[in-house]
Amino acid sequence: MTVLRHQVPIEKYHGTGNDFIVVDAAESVPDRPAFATTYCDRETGVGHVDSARTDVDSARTGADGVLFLSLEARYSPPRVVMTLVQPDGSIAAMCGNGARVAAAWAAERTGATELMIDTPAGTRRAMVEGDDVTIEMGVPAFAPRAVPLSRETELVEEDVEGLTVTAVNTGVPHAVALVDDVDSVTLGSVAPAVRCAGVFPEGANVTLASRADSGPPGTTDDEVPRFRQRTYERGVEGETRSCGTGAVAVAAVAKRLDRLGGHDAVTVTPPGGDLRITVPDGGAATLSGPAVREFESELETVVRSA
Ligand SMILES: N[C@H](CCC[C@H](N)C(=O)O)C(=O)O
Repeated sequence: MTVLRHQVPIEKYHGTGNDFIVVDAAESVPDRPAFATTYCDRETGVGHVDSARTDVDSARTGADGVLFLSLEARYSPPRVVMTLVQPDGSIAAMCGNGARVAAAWAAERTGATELMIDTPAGTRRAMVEGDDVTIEMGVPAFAPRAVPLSRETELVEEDVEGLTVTAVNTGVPHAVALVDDVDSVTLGSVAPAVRCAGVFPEGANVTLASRADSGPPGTTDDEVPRFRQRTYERGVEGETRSCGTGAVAVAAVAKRLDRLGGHDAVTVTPPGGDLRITVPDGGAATLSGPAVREFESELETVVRSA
């Protein structure tokens, strides 16, 4: 058995605190799950190398996942094939913040401001304006087969393991609970049972939301409804500072439950910062927010040959 060790160039990005190790898919990483589990670890994973950056989201060890990206610049607009490997080694069908990071990564390499992101959940158009990236997120789906659910009826405002949730797929499954105050819930305690509940055969991310503005929105544009968000993520098996598909899920469920006062635009604020969502009637949702490149580095990977 020959063991070859080699260094893999990586970049670290985050989207409102949802942080990712980015690897060009052309690099040889034979064991992607092991690579993700090793370097996403919050205690012993990839360290921050840019001590000059002191904002909380650029100085964190580890990551919420590894984005393996393949740029296909010959197309117009350029395309990026995105694969998210999460800290538990699972591959996620979609990642809203990850797709925004993928678009920023490709824009950096091509100068393009419009990109197509190919994900297992489908192709998503992205528009890049400086640090701000908007991604189309498809039409939120409540149908049992789409979430998916292990039953034939939709799950709307029902108790699941002690939490009243609504189930929606925004690229990945989310169980959304509208609560009075997201900080009043001990998410780490209540979420695991919901995440693994039998009604979710593929599991679910668990997202809390509470109104952040005073009372019902007014009729003027400057009173876009605002919600605070917290998400316990499947595949991370813990709370992240931001979740893009979760923010879209909050907007979709709030609209379904008629909590938007007729608005189609919503500001959703996870701990990592503001995300801007639109949920037009019957149309594709959009997710907008910053995508920040933190640093570049190299990480060792091991290639074993017989
Ligand atoms: N943990 C999610 C995938 C990542 C979603 C999140 N990071 C986002 O920005 O959408 C899942 O396994 O369904």
